[in-house]
Amino acid sequence: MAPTTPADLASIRAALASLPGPDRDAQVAAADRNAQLTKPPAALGRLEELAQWYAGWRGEARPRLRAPQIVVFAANHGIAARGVSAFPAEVTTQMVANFRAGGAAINQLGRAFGARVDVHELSLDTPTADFTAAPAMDEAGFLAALRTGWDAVDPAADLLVAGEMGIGNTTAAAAVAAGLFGGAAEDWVGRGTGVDAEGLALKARVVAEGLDRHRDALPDPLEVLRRLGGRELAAMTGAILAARHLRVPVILDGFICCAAAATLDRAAPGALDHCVAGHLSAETAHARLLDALGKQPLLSLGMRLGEGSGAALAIGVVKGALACHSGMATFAEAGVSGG
Ligand SMILES: Cc1cc2ncn([C@H]3O[C@H](COP(=O)(O)O)[C@@H](O)[C@H]3O)c2cc1C
Ligand SMILES: O=C(O)c1cccnc1
Repeated sequence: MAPTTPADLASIRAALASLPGPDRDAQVAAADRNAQLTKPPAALGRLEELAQWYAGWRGEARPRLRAPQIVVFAANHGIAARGVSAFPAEVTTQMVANFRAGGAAINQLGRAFGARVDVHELSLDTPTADFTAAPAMDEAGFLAALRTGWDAVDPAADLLVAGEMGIGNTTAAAAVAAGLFGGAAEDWVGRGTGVDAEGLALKARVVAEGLDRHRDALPDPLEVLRRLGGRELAAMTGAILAARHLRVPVILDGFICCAAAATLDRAAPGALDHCVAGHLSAETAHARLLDALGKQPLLSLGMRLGEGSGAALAIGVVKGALACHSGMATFAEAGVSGG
């Protein structure tokens, strides 16, 4: 049965305190099967651990991927008015229309890998507050965004990608990452859509101001997300937490998705055990963030788009891993001599 949508922030915290683990029997059975497949031991490299990880979360020794889901959340940011992006804020709404018309990169990748793409817009006409002046969201708005994300996950999905669109959100993600993991603002900002050196310095100043303003709240990861994040980040966080309760494995996307996910890891260590890192973004701080999360990216293609695009490509890798794991013959079945 699908877990009920958290009614309040206390229920979100309760959901974090009661995380289900993987099915150990399925994991053992999958490892046993992996050892019998017609290949030299470990010859499929990371595909082998990927298949066993997936088997554990799905509770099936020989799983197939049938219903991958991509959810894209869109929102606007108060800090966009500070000039932290190379693009104007109206691009967020324009790109939502593009997603709906099927014209964005994520639409093509979803189609290429057989995943449905769902788009959720979060109060686009009302940007969050500028976090250098106030918390980005009040508690009600934060909860609403978390719940939108939670409800967006189809309980019948068997793999989830959470993506985003929100001009200015690499700055919000940098502020969240800095708030969660510490370090200087400069360590966490990057070029985003392509700001110049001056833009990069401005981003660092904005993040530093935000950290200063909300310093007292930084010990609480959910408060970091509420005060410094954005609605699409909170929605991704809610979706990734719901996926855990539904035992739907998740492929994490780039810097913004990982900053949202990191909130869960900081609030409850191990909260991202049902997630793999789909790719390494060219947004420079993504490597630092993946390191902090202890995740190795599956792909590294110089992408810095967001929308869930890097993770969507990695659906192909998971599909390949499961096709081999569940479809290959064993040595005994194929009559192949073992080493
Ligand atoms: C046309 C276009 C399509 C996009 N798709 C994703 N993003 C990405 O860029 C934004 C973050 O970068 P920044 O913090 O510099 O604004 C997000 O909306 C992100 O998803 C896009 C950006 C643009 C311009
Ligand atoms: O890594 C990302 O997710 C990213 C990087 C730049 C712009 N938008 C997204």
